[in-house]
Amino acid sequence: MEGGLYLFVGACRATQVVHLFPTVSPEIVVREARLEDCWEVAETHCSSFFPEYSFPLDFVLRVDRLVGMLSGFSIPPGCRRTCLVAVIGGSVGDTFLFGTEDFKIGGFDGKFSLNKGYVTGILTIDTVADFLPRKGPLRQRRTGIAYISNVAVRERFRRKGIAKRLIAKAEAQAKSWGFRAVALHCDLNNPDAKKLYKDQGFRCITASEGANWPQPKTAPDVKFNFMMKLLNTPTTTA
Ligand SMILES: CC(=O)SCCNC(=O)CCNC(=O)[C@H](O)C(C)(C)COP(=O)(O)OP(=O)(O)OC[C@H]1O[C@@H](n2cnc3c(N)ncnc32)[C@H](O)[C@@H]1OP(=O)(O)O
Repeated sequence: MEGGLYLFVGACRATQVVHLFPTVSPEIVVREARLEDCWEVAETHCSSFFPEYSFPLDFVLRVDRLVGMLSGFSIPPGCRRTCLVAVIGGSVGDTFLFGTEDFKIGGFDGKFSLNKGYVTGILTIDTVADFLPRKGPLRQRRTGIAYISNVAVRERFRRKGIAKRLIAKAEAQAKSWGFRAVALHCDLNNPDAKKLYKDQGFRCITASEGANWPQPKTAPDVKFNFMMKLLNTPTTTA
C-alpha cells in the first residue's frame, strides 16, 4: 500500500515536471511547418479559435480543418502560401530532415524530421491577396503586400512572446519574397490581438467612403480592422 502511494506521488511529480517544462524552456523555434506538423497545426487553430467545442465536435472540427488545409487551399499560379509554426522540444537545426525541397502541399513543406517537436503556435502568410483591395479597372490582385492570417498560440503557451516571434518570422519571409508590406484583418472584438499588432508596428487603415474592401469569410456579424505594416517600420517593443 505504502509502495503504491510512493508510486502515485512519484507519478504526480513526473506529471508536474512535464507540465512545468514548457513554461520554463526557452527553446522555442519558429520554422516553416512540415507535413508531420499538420495535425498539431489543426489542433492549435481549433483550440484557439473555437475553444468552446468539446469532444466529439472538437475532433470533427480538427479533421475538417486538416482536410481543408491539405486539399482545399488552391493557390493561384505565381502565388505562395507558407504556414509557420513555433515548436518546442524539436531539433534547432534541420539536421535530420528527409524529403525534397520542392514538394509542398497547402503551405506545408514536404520534409520530415526525426525530432519534430511540439507545435505551440501557428501563423499563415501568403501572397494570394484575396483579402486585399484589388487595383485598377481590371481589379487585379495586389502585389507587394503579404497577407497574414490564422495567428494562434495554444492557451497554456500565451504571453511568452510566441506570437511576436511568429510575426517577426513572417515579416522576414515577406521581405525575402521582395515584398514591401504585410497586412491582416483583426476582429474588432479582439483587443489583445489588436494590441499585439499595434505594438509590432501595424496601423489600422480605413477604407474610403463607399469602398467595398474584401473581408475574411467568418460569421456575418464579425467586423474587422484592416491593419498594415510597412516593412521598414520599427516596432515599439523588443
Ligand atoms: C490576423 C489574425 O490571425 S487575428 C487572430 C488572433 N488570434 C486569436 O485571437 C486566437 C486566440 N488568441 C491567441 O492565440 C493569442 O492570445 C494571440 C495570438 C492573440 C497572442 O499570442 P501570444 O503568444 O500570447 O502573444 P505574445 O506573448 O507574443 O504577446 C505579445 C504582446 O501582445 C499583447 N498581448 C498578447 N496577448 C495579450 C492579452 N491577453 N492581453 C493583453 N495584451 C496581450 C501584449 O502587448 C504582449 O506583450 P507583453 O506580453 O510584453 O505585454
